[in-house]
Amino acid sequence: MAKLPKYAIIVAGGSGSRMQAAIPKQFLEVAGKPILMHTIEQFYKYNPQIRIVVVLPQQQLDAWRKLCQKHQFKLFHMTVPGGDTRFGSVKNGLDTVFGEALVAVHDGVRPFVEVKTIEAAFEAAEKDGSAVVAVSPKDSIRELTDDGSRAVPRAKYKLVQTPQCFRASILRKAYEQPEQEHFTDDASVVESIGEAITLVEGSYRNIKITTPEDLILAEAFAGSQP
Ligand SMILES: Nc1ccn([C@@H]2O[C@H](COP(=O)(O)OP(=O)(O)OP(=O)(O)O)[C@@H](O)[C@H]2O)c(=O)n1
Ligand SMILES: C[C@](O)(CO)[C@H](O)COP(=O)(O)O
Repeated sequence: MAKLPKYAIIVAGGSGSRMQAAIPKQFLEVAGKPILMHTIEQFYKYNPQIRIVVVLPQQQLDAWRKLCQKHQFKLFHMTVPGGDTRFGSVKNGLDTVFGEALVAVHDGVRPFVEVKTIEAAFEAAEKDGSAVVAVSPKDSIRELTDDGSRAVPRAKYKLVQTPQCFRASILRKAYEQPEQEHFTDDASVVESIGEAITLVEGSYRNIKITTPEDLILAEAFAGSQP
């Protein structure tokens, strides 16, 4: 059977409100380069032929073009304006995918994703139709209840990361439905149309840069080998 084309939809359409920086967090520099450039580089390292679609806030498209000039960033990618939510941004990215394909959706602010993780996700999605990267929690977990909280068995939980990889036909069908409040990632959207989710082992380095202290971790990771 012919190999399906591979896409990476890198969602970077958010404003980074929790980071409280003057510019969107995906443009902040780590090791002298915008976070988003590190992320794009990882997908190129995985496969230089992959079709990369970067979703950005409409009002930041020009700023990104200027950053690419400033940093002489030449890796080819398509840019698409984002939506009001991550769901809307993924949907816009998905509009650029034609026919059957394997599509990885990845947060632009997860620059330390390892090539072997991307590889494992695409391989599992090719076989099962879906592949979602996750790690085991290291802390104990408590569930909030009406009268306080209670311990839950940690071994029953996984912390979900990206990439989240799917056959394009599955992802398209899932994203045709209206957005719901509990959709926090692509797996929750795909699962809601009755599709099974295959989990793939992730990495503790694959952090989502969200709040200011994550930048300290990011500089440390950037200066060390996995
Ligand atoms: N409308 C949106 C919202 C989020 N994202 C992207 O989804 C990823 C994960 O979202 P999050 O970390 O929440 O980013 P922000 O929405 O930018 O941050 P915050 O919630 O703190 O405002 C990020 O790469 C972000 O740019 C997006 O593409 N479009
Ligand atoms: C997609 C995600 O990164 C998986 O862990 C996460 O759900 C994004 O959440 P956010 O609230 O949009 O940062």
